[in-house]
Amino acid sequence: MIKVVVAGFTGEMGQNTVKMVQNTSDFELVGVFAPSAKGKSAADYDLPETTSVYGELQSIDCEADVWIDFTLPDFVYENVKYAIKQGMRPVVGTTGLTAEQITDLNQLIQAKGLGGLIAPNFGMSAVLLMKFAKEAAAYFPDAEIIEMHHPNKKDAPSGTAIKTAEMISQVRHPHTQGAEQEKETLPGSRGGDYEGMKIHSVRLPGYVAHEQVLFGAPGEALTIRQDSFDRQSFMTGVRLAVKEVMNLTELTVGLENIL
Ligand SMILES: NC(=O)C1=CN([C@@H]2O[C@H](COP(=O)(O)OP(=O)(O)OC[C@H]3O[C@@H](n4cnc5c(N)ncnc54)[C@H](OP(=O)(O)O)[C@@H]3O)[C@@H](O)[C@H]2O)C=CC1
Ligand SMILES: O=C(O)C1=N[C@H](C(=O)O)C[C@H](O)C1
Repeated sequence: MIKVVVAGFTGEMGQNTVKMVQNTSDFELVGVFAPSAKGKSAADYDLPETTSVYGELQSIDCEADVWIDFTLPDFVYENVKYAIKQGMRPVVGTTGLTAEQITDLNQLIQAKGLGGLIAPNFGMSAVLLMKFAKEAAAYFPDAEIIEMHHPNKKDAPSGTAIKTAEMISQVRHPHTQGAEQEKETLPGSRGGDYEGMKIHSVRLPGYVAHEQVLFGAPGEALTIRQDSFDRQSFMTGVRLAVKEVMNLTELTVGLENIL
């Protein structure tokens, strides 16, 4: 049995994750955490009595193997640091960790003899999109990224869009796209800039999580697109990560590294 704590269990991803853990025969949900759960009990959330409900990070005292984090960019670092200190292996889907924070967490993980996994996207279609985009960028160095999400998303651009830009940047020379004297008459209209590559964020009702990478070259174009129509699309990856993190000996970034 792998004992699991779900942080952010009241959120969209947290709710799906709780169900996935409960429906996986070799996982046990030993704890859940969200600030709005302060003072509440397992019965308030239709959870079994054996699941401890926490509303404060510092009060989490259950013994667990894995900490799954789907919280918010501002809190993920402190959460994961606390979990590692308690001896848990983090599986992190929350966006927003900086490179310095990842380095810190990796040092902590190795000092404790643990492993961990951070994945900007647990969906197979997104993992493949990033892989194909990196391959295409060797031949089509001019690209723009458009990510489209539900209107409740708190961060922009998405973690997946940043990771896609990073992967494309590994195979192309940094260069600015568009005219040299380009002037925005409406600020922001050219999107965010990642080493000269533009990233555009769309937030619309009806959307869940989607990304398109547009490549252009003289006389031709290539578009790569992925769609997560339902958050269920992330759960196969999260389940796999919980199993595989038990064998990792460092903080690995990217689901592709355990597939
Ligand atoms: N890697 C991947 O594949 C995916 C990653 N994500 C990422 O996961 C994260 C969560 O997304 P989503 O579920 O849609 O977000 P929601 O806004 O639906 O949920 C956020 C959760 O975080 C909790 N929370 C709020 N404040 C704190 C705090 N101080 N400490 C700990 N937890 C807190 C909320 O609890 P409360 O009830 O108390 O407010 C809630 O449970 C985002 O960063 C998103 O980008 C999303 C989808 C897929
Ligand atoms: O907030 C979301 O919904 C998602 N967040 C992740 C991201 O920022 O890339 C993954 C996916 O896009 C869904």
